[in-house]
Amino acid sequence: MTINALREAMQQSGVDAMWISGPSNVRAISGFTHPKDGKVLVTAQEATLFTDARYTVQARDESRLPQVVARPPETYELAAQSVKGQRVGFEAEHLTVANLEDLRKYWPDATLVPLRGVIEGLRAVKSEEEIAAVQAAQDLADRAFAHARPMIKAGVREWDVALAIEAFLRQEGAENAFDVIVASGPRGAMPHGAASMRVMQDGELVTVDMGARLNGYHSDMTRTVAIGTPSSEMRRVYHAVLEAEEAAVKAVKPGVRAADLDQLARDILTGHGLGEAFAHSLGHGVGLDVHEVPGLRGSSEDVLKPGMIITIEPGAYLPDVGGVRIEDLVLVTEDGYRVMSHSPKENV
Ligand SMILES: CSCC[C@H](N)C(=O)N1CCC[C@H]1C(=O)O
Repeated sequence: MTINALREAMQQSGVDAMWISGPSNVRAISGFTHPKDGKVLVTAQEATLFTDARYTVQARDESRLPQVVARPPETYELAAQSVKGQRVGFEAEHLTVANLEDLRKYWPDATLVPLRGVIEGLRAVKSEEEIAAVQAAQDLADRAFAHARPMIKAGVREWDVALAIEAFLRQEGAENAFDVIVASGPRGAMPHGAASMRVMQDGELVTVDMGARLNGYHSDMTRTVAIGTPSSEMRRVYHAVLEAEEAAVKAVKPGVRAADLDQLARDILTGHGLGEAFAHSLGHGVGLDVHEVPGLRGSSEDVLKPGMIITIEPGAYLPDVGGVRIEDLVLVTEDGYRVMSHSPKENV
């Protein structure tokens, strides 16, 4: 994302300047890798990173923007001159009420305008470098999954599988993109069933949803695997989810509406009597955050564009019985798609 693209978006949003406080947005625009302690002010003439003295060297070494080193309220006082008489957009989703009160107090001559999703929209299409960064995170996640897969057997705790994945990622200089989900047997009915101390049993399906965070970029992938032979009902559910997943992946191309892709997968599951069991959206963008634009859900207005990285992750959840989710990470290309996740899908 370039500053020029942001200035164009600012113009379209009717502001002269923008105060950026969302950590991933600060990182995207500045390159600074401790963005929780950074803010960026972009005006028509300047773009400046504000951080404090703990990061003087780090900001100098990492940021492509000029820096001002200060702590609030001095930060606001130093920026006040640049925003005088300006319409200044702020990120409504990322600014606390207390911070907004501070801006009002220290920038009495600015008009503050709440904005939503301006930078997130620009971040949805990734550069070649960003695509390579997400691919590196996914390649590492594939290796971590292969390392942990043999541990998924009767008598082992979900927790130990998650631990093996996390240790593998950390050995390689990465970390979990989110708490590893290992949901076995009836816990499979919980889409966000983070690993528990439950001991996995023969005949169960186990859903593992995991990602790596490497150099700030995330990956996201889910596999559901079997221990022994699951019930014929759960195998039926598995193959229905697999059918929906593969069909949705094949339909990925520029110009497709995210909502239509969600509907396509939902229709297939509904045909198998599992429409109600698909309790979440089909997927989401992935990059500096695990969940980004575009949103692949019924209410989404997003349209797929080349350079977007999305997940396709239909699932079916049967309370007290179990669940299945299968997820691939997919790049939207000029003429279709490229699957970025390569862990095998098992024939349960
Ligand atoms: C806590 S991050 C979860 C990552 C996962 N792959 C994911 O995005 N989802 C699992 C259930 C649906 C979807 C979600 O919307 O959270």
